[in-house]
Amino acid sequence: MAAVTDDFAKKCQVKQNETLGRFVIALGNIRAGETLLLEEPILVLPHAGDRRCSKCFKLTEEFCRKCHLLALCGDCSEHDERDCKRLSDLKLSEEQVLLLQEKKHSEVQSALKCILLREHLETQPLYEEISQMENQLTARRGTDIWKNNQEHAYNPLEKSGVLKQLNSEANEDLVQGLLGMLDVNAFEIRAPESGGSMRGLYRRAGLYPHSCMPNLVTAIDDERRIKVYANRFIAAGEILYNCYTNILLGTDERRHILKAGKCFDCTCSRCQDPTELGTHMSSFVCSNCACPGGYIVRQPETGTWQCLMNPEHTLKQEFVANMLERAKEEIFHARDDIYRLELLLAKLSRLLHGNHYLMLDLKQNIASILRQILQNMAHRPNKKVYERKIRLCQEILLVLKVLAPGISRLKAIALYELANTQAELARKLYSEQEQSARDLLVELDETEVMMRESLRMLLFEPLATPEGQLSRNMLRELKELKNDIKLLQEPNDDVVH
Ligand SMILES: C[S@@+](CC[C@H](N)C(=O)[O-])C[C@H]1O[C@@H](n2cnc3c(N)ncnc32)[C@H](O)[C@@H]1O
Repeated sequence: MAAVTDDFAKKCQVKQNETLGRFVIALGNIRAGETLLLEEPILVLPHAGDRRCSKCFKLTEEFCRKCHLLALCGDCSEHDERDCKRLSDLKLSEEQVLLLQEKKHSEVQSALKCILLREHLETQPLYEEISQMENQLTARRGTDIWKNNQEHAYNPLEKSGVLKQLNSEANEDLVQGLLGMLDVNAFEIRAPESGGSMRGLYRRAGLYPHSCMPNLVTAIDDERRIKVYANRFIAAGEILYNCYTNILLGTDERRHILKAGKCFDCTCSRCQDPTELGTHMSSFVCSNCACPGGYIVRQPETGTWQCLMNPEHTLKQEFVANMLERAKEEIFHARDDIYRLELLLAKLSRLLHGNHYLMLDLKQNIASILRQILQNMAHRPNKKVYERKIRLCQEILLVLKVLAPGISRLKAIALYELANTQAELARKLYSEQEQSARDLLVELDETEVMMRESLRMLLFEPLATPEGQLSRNMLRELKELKNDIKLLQEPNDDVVH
């Protein structure tokens, strides 16, 4: 059963208006880092197209041998007893079972799990709550996703007779509404296999509206518990915003994801600003302008791509779309190949602003390959490798400082990467006698400041997350760093005095 901390009731108030539907405001002032909500999921479900064990959530093609309808892997012997009994009591024929078990009808599982909440006294209040969640039924009607859900969830449930057996009043809108509610409200959570993901539905966490400049951070731990905390000071009465997309995407991409998945147009300050708060994350270089600042941006009111220096210099939307598509394809093909990625970065820098989201994507890819090279001492990386990674981390951080001015996981990790690489380089140069003890001390002092700043942000993350673990490792690294600094200070004091 979903457990909710009292914090939500004490610190948040649910309101409603025409634009946002239900939303949440701060009841009183909230400190940066303060927890607003800790809750367990009501439901954990696979993404559409996947089938996962109802007990351990591993991918599986097997079903429970008793109820025959809910997935259960070979390693698990039972799932929710009440659901199993309710479905077993339907006494389904082999034909009904085979239809509902078809691989392509994977969304049957998610729809059934929502419908089953209504079947037990203890979970009926949860069913009432999920029925009130936004499902965007009108906006989704007739869309491809609607047709897909019709074919792979509603039709098999209806044709098999199971839908009416469970709820005589159930119809197309009920099934579509439940699946829409999941798309609009569920959070992406880590799946048991490395790199995999699935969906978690929470009672309260989905109530926070979206902004591309949020004042909240959400973190989901290995137990799938969600923690929501403030990323900055929030004054009483302010709307509490979560971010439903990746902040390192350009405005068109973020808005497209929000429109397609959550059916609304974001009107936040970043979406309204063609320069994206001066970061230029979607800007093109104006080839007609020799002057610096000759960047072509998309004007939100007209949708036209115009140069900031000379509005007569424009790009056609079709050219922009094609160019970005081609660049994405090239990035995809260059993945894991650092030379191709570097070449592509140089080539695209003639067309795109250095902070364009595709350039940042390339920079992140390159930095991640450099991290692997630096971790493997057998590669004997030279000074240039360290310097390149430092430069890339600095460039990424500059953008993150604007987009996520408060507590931010992404910023903390980029800062850690920068600090770590800078310290490693300083140590290498010192051991190769290219740098004095005094220079090493200056570098390590600077590294300590960055590490502390990164740690201050990561300590708000739940322990049972990769970031929470990183913060614990950082505590150890910081201790070692302080020891090194202390050791260096002793002989240095002699030199100084
Ligand atoms: C996860 S739900 C949030 C809770 C929802 N408002 C409710 O009443 O249940 C997401 C939905 O809230 C609305 N919403 C959230 N943020 C919004 C925003 N910035 N602008 C407009 N609508 C927003 C949209 O209808 C969206 O589909």
